[in-house]
Amino acid sequence: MADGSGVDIQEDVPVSDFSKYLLDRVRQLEERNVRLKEEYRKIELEKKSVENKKVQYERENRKLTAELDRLKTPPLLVGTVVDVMANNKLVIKSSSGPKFVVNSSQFINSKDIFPGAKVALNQQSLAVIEVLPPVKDPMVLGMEVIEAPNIDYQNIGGLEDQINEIKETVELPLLKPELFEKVGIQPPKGVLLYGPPGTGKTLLAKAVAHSTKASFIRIIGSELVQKYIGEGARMVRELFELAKEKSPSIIFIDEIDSIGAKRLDSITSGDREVQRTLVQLLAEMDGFDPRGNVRILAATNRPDILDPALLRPGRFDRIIKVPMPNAEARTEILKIHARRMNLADDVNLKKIGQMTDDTSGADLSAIVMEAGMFAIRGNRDIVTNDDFTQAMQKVLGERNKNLTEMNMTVFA
Ligand SMILES: Nc1ncnc2c1ncn2[C@@H]1O[C@H](COP(=O)(O)OP(=O)(O)OP(=O)(O)O)[C@@H](O)[C@H]1O
Repeated sequence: MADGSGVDIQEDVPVSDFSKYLLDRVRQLEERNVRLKEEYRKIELEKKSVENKKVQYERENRKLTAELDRLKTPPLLVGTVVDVMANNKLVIKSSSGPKFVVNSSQFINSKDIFPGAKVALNQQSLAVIEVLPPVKDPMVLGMEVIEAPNIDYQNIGGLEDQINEIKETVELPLLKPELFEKVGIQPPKGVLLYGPPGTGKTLLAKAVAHSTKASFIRIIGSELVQKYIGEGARMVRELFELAKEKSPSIIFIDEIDSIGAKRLDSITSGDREVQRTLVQLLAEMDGFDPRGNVRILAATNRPDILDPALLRPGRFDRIIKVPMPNAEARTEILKIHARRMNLADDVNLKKIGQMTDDTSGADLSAIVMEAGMFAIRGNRDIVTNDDFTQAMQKVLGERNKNLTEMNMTVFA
């Protein structure tokens, strides 16, 4: 007879065998219990997996429905915010030209709306539906971005004092911010490098980016206002955003005098554009945390024409002079650029360094390169003193037209 558990009950068994029978029966029931538990566990697992799938399909369904709705909506117009007014009202410049006062959706975060922001507008009401992401392609923005450039301090001739100052003002706050915290001082916000063209200002900025493993982001002041007319302020904003995204990073604003010259009263539209760009730069610097991991460097050949607002504390408050190299530095620069060259015995870089008064690092580097070219033209892999003499004449031109005579004296 069956008892519903799947186990047969044996009747008419002798009493002596009864306990054995009961033990067997208990064992059978225990085994069955284990099997049922295992089945229960499997079914529970299956249930969970089905529930997960259900959630997944529901999510997919929501996504597809939203995508369908999005595709069904009419296209939006692109505009630029010109001014932000009260009560969610904005002045917008549409891409076709005219300006409009429009409403903005209450779901848009007011922080995302500022003059210059690109927005999508409803075709009929021109209400702002969404804020478009900023264009962050550095190429589009005309920025040079190098992740940890491969220039180190060893590539810089002379400039020991400048390197030390850069280490203290730019490198230390990036590598050991806690030092400033402990002492209770703010690191300088911005560092301005000034000096004649080709003296190594960009090299210094690249070298500090290298030593801190930071991204190097370079933007050229004159391009900001000439190449991207009307976009200067937006570019400055996006430069700082990009720097935050790529942090640790070094922002290097070359030719800052193009946007940071003293503000004059003459107001042409070009001046206004430059002023807007400068105002944006000042605003970015003011809102910038000097203890963060973005450092700002700028360079100019004309510190005398800079707007004093730029040099106020909390802006470019550390100024480093990068002078023309002296004879010793010139020799070092020549050695750096000629270190992979096969030099003939008659080449004396120290003497070349001494005779190239008033010559920048860039010109010295060009002299070395030209000397190499003269050797190549002469079908040689050894660079001679004569190659250097010709290279100096070529690079330094008229200024040193009597170099050959001097050379005869110096190398005699
Ligand atoms: N001190 C230096 N040591 C080694 N090379 C140098 C030095 N100064 C300049 N050079 C050489 O000159 C080139 C140009 O230098 P760099 O771009 O740093 O000058 P800069 O001061 O930024 O010039 P600019 O004001 O024109 O932007 C460098 O790539 C390097 O080859």
